[in-house]
Amino acid sequence: MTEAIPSICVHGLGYVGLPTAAILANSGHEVAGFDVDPDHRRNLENGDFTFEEPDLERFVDRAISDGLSIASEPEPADFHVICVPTPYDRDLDRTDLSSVEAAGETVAELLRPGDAVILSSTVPPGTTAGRLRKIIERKELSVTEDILLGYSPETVLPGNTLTELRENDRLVGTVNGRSPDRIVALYDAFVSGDVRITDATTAECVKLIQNAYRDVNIAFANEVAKLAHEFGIDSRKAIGFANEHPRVDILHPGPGVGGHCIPIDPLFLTYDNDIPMLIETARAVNDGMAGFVAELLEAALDGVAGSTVTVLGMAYKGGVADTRESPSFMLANRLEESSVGGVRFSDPYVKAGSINREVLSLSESLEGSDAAVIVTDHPEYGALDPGAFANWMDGRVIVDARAMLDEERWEAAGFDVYKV
Ligand SMILES: NC(=O)c1ccc[n+]([C@@H]2O[C@H](COP(=O)([O-])OP(=O)(O)OC[C@H]3O[C@@H](n4cnc5c(N)ncnc54)[C@H](O)[C@@H]3O)[C@@H](O)[C@H]2O)c1
Ligand SMILES: CC(=O)N[C@@H]1[C@@H](OP(=O)(O)OP(=O)(O)OC[C@H]2O[C@@H](n3ccc(=O)[nH]c3=O)[C@H](O)[C@@H]2O)O[C@H](CO)[C@@H](O)[C@@H]1O
Repeated sequence: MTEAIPSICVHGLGYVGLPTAAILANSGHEVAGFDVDPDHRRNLENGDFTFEEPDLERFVDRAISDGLSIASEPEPADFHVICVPTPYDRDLDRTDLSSVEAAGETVAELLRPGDAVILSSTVPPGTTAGRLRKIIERKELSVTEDILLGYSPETVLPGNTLTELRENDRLVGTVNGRSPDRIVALYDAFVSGDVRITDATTAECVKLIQNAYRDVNIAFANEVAKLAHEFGIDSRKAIGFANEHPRVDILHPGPGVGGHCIPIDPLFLTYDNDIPMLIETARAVNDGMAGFVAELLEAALDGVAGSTVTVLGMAYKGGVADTRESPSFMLANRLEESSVGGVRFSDPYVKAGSINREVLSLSESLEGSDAAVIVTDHPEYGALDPGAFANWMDGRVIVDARAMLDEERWEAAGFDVYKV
């Protein structure tokens, strides 16, 4: 007897849910993708979408012709996978779980005995076993007997989503000691890494400590950069020598930490704590880097009031078009507080209209500018030409927050180069 192919309903078709739904469909499952946003659903249905993520457009196209349906209503299914947003509410100082709760309410209405629910959104530890379980059990079905409830974090790196979706190890945690075998089998269909098992709260915590770990390590590199500035030495050279030690591996300093996850997720761990925490200090160090870059600029220009500054890069990191929580805007805000004359932006990846700031070409952004700051480590910036900059710019100040430039070459062309 051949086993029936399980049906899956994915709730939330964003950066995480859409590739997840697509890869499940491409691996032979019958998948309904539901998103509460009707415009987003319509765009997906009409094939009217552009993703900045490499290959995702083609991949989703193929999934739609292979069995991924964009559902106008959520559907009953053997598996419900929840990939909805979990932003941090800075006013209330806690994670906003309203979308997880709303998706949970929807799923609870559809559940039949024997179904499984997997939360994949990043959440504070205890959410699956606590709030989500309560919602799921409202309709008289029990997580001990009837419904398999689990948590599986998503760890894909933006810019490399499709590869990491397949190749990263995956962690699956269940509630109430239930066997995760059915959930493991679902992921085994497309994951080439190991699928590891634990309880739901541990799995939630693992996701958060991975990102907090990276944040703390980047903060250490940023602290080294500030110390190196005090000592009048080159932080990158010092870090390079330090990393020759077999047990030292310091990351790269920069203008701060951006993106959808690393500046946010550590807060999910610390918000309820009164004791001083390294994780909070690291957040403050990384958020302070935009101020450090602004101070370099102020010192170089003898005050930024009235000056025109060009910010090179709007994306939060090199090689992507994602501008969420980008240090570029933290820097611009900081300069605006110091009465800068104007801040202009350019980025080879970010499309005009995709963001509520003007995106200029490189030459437009530099024309008549007093100073330029490299904020994003786009690979293209390593090949910038000082001769062209000298023609476009009025001033000769470059702050290279990502150490992209050949300092000697730029200094020979008459520029003052300041590095983080
Ligand atoms: N973006 C990443 O790289 C990444 C990586 C790992 C984990 N995460 C986590 O994954 C979760 C989703 O993040 P994302 O980047 O995909 O968010 P996103 O904003 O790109 O997409 C979320 C989608 O969910 C939809 N939605 C909201 N409420 C819904 C509901 N009740 N039912 C159905 N759809 C609903 C929204 O309309 C939106 O299209 C978050 O918890 C995030 O922290 C994100
Ligand atoms: C633990 C981990 O790896 N998690 C990843 C992370 O993805 P990400 O794209 O946000 O991660 P990064 O590439 O680290 O970038 C973050 C920011 O830090 C800056 N940076 C980086 C290195 C450095 O040495 N110096 C720096 O200054 C960089 O420029 C950028 O602004 O979160 C995703 C969602 O949870 C995860 O899924 C994904 O696995």
